[in-house]
Amino acid sequence: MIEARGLTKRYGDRLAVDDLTFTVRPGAVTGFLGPNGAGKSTTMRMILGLTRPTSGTVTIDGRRFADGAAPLAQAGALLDAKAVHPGRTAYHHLLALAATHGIPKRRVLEVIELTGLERVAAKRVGGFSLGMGQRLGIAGALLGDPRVLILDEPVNGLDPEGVRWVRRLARHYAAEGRTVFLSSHLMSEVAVTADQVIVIGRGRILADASVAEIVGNATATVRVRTPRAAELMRLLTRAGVTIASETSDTLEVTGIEPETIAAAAAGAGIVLTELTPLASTLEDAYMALTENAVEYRSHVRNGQEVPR
Ligand SMILES: Nc1ncnc2c1ncn2[C@@H]1O[C@H](COP(=O)(O)OP(=O)(O)OP(=O)(O)O)[C@@H](O)[C@H]1O
Repeated sequence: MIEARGLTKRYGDRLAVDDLTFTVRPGAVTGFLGPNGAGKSTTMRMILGLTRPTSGTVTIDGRRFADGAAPLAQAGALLDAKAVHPGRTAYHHLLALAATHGIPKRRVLEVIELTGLERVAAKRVGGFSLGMGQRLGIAGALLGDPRVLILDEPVNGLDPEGVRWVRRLARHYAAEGRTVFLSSHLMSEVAVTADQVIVIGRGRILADASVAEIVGNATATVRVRTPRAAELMRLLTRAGVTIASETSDTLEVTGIEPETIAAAAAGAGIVLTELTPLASTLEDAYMALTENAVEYRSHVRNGQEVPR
């Protein structure tokens, strides 16, 4: 479990991370989303004790990461896949990492196999493709068989097979009851990999909820077709409701449930020829949430709207 309380990082006059309070629970994959510069990497670095918070605290399984006796068993992390000595082979890189943590050589061979690096383990890391570098970074994260896995953009540079592999790995570790926290720019990927999602924008939490809740909160658009569209539009117009009209007989209504639209139409004797809730994707929800990361209007936290 990762617990951040009032976590804040200021660089000069720039507030990179602004009073984040969240919990990443074990037994689930939690996606960490946000536009470029939102503060994801800074947050992950603070979780791992690599960046000192200006204020606030963050713990992994109840302890600050730096205080742990066996850090690689407490948490494994992929932060910057390129932070590896280019002249070393993958095997020697992992062996050196293992040696500094009292991890046996047998485990190095295990993670090489787990991450599909057998063929390139004896090659120098400097010649690695981005994807191979990512696999090596993940191998390093897995070395201590950690309870908590923190992966910053793990699918970056991976081919479709690699993307699927990361997804299976994340799901597998969560199913074992471990905590998996991964950041991504790929909403579609997070939608199929994560159970929970934390969205940040300009250092602040915009949403902290399950994937279903986040998507559900954005699925308020319903397509309505009726020969009396203008009349229905007048009936439905009220505060909090947005109605767009593409053609003279079609409305796209946001902010009212389909049942309410049907009841209003029936009450006025208006025949509907179509009433379709439009499926929303996490991508839509994310775009809506981050549209204005500064003057966002509401947060979603565990399905509830909460004030700023
Ligand atoms: N060492 C630093 N010194 C000064 N500013 C920094 C430093 N590290 C990060 N920042 C700034 O803090 C903000 C958050 O950056 P961060 O890298 O955490 O965002 P991110 O969400 O990970 O972005 P990306 O998706 O682009 O990697 C940015 O404005 C960035 O320029």
